[in-house]
Amino acid sequence: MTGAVIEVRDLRMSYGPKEVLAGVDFTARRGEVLVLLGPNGAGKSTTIEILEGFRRRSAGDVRVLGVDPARGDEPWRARLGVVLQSWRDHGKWRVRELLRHLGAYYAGYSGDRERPWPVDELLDVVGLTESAGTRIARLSGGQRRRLDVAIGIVGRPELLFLDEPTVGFDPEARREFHDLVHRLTDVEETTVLLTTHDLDEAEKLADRILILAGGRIVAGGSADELAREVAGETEVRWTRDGRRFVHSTGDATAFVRELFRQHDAEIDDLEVRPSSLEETYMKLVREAEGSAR
Ligand SMILES: Nc1ncnc2c1ncn2[C@@H]1O[C@H](COP(=O)(O)OP(=O)(O)OP(=O)(O)O)[C@@H](O)[C@H]1O
Repeated sequence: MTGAVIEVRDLRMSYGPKEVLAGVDFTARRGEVLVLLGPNGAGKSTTIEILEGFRRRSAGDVRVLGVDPARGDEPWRARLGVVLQSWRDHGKWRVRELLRHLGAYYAGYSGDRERPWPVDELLDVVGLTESAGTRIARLSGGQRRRLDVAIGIVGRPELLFLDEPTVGFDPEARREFHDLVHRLTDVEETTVLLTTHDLDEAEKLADRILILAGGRIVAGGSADELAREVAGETEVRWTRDGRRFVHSTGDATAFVRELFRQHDAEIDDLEVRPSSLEETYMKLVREAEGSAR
């Protein structure tokens, strides 16, 4: 294996007779943001739980920070951060107290980065400075989710797992969260694996998007690469005589050449864009689900 942060080869998982993962392969490099997309029940949480060491796989080779998660020890676990889908505990604790308490767990595991994250700095990073003294039960949904993220990163993880992190965020909180992820990867060189159902979020955050469907990763790459891989139609938009036109074509170059041959100087506001991530995603998932049947 190559020293990547995550390496997954032929990962398989069955619950009883039901096979959920049927040979999943992917890797993640240091500082990369990978977004795992897939329909409900595709096995995203199962995959993440196996990588976190919370669930035993049926078969396949998995290394996370060079270690088989099924045998991960405490020093290994201290290098990971986990943000679960939702978390409803410790209502009576105050925000700063809880982070200080949980952070103490990491104190013996500094390694090449100092652990834990100093609490006041962490509160600032996640935008909770003003709520530091608030009881957790009193936080709004968005603040609560920021606290979940703070709990996930208090140990300054090398690898962070985020399962649907922005559910319930308003647009501003979402943008701040995206800035935070960029800061973690740029400044801390944290590798991030996250799941979401929000394609716009996937497009904004991901260095690479992995699409899990029919038990396998059916495509991986940036949003543009995925669109090219699917060889979808390209959308060409333009205006002529003040009127707006849209045309979908498999060969945009030939179409635009012909457009200019016919109308040349009358063409204005020309835009050529590959199919959207949503169109690409829907097509890949439909194909995978069709062939899995
Ligand atoms: N402990 C379990 N026992 C039996 N079946 C399970 C168990 N956990 C998950 N499954 C099944 O495995 C499949 C994959 O579930 P998983 O939660 O991994 O999917 P997901 O892609 O994360 O879905 P979602 O987008 O809805 O969160 C589902 O059909 C689910 O019902």
